[in-house]
Amino acid sequence: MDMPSSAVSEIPNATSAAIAAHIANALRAAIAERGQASLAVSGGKSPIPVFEALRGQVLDWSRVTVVLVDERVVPHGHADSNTGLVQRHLLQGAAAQARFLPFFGEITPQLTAVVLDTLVDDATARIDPLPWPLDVALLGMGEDGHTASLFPGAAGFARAMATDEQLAWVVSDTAPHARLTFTLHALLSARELLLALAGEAKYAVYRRAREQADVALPVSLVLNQDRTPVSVWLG
Ligand SMILES: O=C(O)[C@H](O)[C@@H](O)[C@H](O)[C@H](O)COP(=O)(O)O
Repeated sequence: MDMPSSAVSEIPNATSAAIAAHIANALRAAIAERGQASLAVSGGKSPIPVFEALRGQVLDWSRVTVVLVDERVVPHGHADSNTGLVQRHLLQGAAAQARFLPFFGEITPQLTAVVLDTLVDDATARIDPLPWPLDVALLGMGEDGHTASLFPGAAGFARAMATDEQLAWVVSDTAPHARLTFTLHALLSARELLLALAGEAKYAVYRRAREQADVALPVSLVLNQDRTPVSVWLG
């Protein structure tokens, strides 16, 4: 199946070690060129072996800023927190020297929808001062074609896909937790995107998403664009 030309390159039989090595090289290059590097990462299960391979990479972690592309609206100590995931699996050993900017500060379990909007301001206040564009962003994909927390049809989704005036938005009716996510605009403003996925179900969705941009498959808007180089690592 010939795919439309775009900024996408595919790496078949990808290993977590290979993904981690690629990210580390990009961070080293950014540090060499600009004296600092920034990395945005996803949550979920797939990135865990990549985080564990990446933290062992030799680079000047004190010059690296790590942020999340999305977060579940739960306290950082909650099992579903992406902040906790990154702290447990990536920010260990030498990588603990990296500057980590959680998506938002500590929150109480009594968070309400009214407060959610203030989290967007909190997230933007933390992330916007970053030296944009981010150097590298590691994305995953769900079997519904979502990436980051851009969930088709969820409240806040349309705005997160359309806006170019801010970086983060609330996708508030995703179960079991509300979420905050980078907007599509923020994702595409990275210098380089890596999309890592594995399994037949995800391959099938990925192939469909490569065919054309379709907002019902948010990952397709990452794949069918010629603004940001995307490497797809097929595990
Ligand atoms: O916070 C999250 O859950 C991620 O940012 C999300 O976009 C993830 O990448 C996909 O849901 C795939 O998750 P798995 O890697 O667990 O399949």
